[in-house]
Amino acid sequence: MKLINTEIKDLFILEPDVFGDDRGYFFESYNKMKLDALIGKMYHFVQDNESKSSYGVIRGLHYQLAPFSQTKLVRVLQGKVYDVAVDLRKDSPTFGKWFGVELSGENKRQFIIPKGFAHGFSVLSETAVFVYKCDEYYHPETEAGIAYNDPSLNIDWKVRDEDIKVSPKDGLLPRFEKAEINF
Ligand SMILES: Cc1cn([C@H]2C[C@H](O)[C@@H](COP(=O)(O)OP(=O)(O)O[C@H]3O[C@H](C)C(=O)[C@H](O)[C@H]3O)O2)c(=O)[nH]c1=O
Repeated sequence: MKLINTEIKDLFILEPDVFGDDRGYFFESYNKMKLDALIGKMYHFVQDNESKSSYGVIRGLHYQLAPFSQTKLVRVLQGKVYDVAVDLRKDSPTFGKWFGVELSGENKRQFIIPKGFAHGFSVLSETAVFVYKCDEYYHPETEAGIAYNDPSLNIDWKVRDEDIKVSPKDGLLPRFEKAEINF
């Protein structure tokens, strides 16, 4: 597995070793020992999630507040998404900066998003099945978020505006300047 640094400290892309043959392919989608050694941290993932969305859907920008903030290890089983993390760490030199990466069933790339980031993705294919590990359980009482279209973030979701679909809940998320930030 290869670790790819991004322009934001502690935000990494992972490229697994894929073994292809005339039957198809095999790869280790998660190996605790290898991941912990590669990043130099001990992760304790406790919950796996899966969602399926159609083209133009944006889920996010979401995060859980302390004491249940989550690290997420995300990937796409089928289809293609543009996955975005926003740095909400108040002491970070990249506070308020976002980074996006294309994740797909084809590239099999994974994205590890530490606590202190808001997370979301847009669907670029007809449908996309998105799966991810979290190192804290779901605690809806600590759920928080930021409007996907906040002009101060100016995120390019790679989807035509007229095609964007969000949940009613996400349509009501606050702007970045009003977001509750406590990790
Ligand atoms: C997140 C979550 C949700 N739910 C229930 C609550 C709702 O009844 C239903 C759909 O939840 P929601 O609309 O919040 O799902 P997403 O919009 O995909 O939320 C996720 O979207 C972005 C991409 C994230 O990074 C977060 O992991 C998460 O917030 O699943 C659960 O039962 N457990 C959970 O862990």
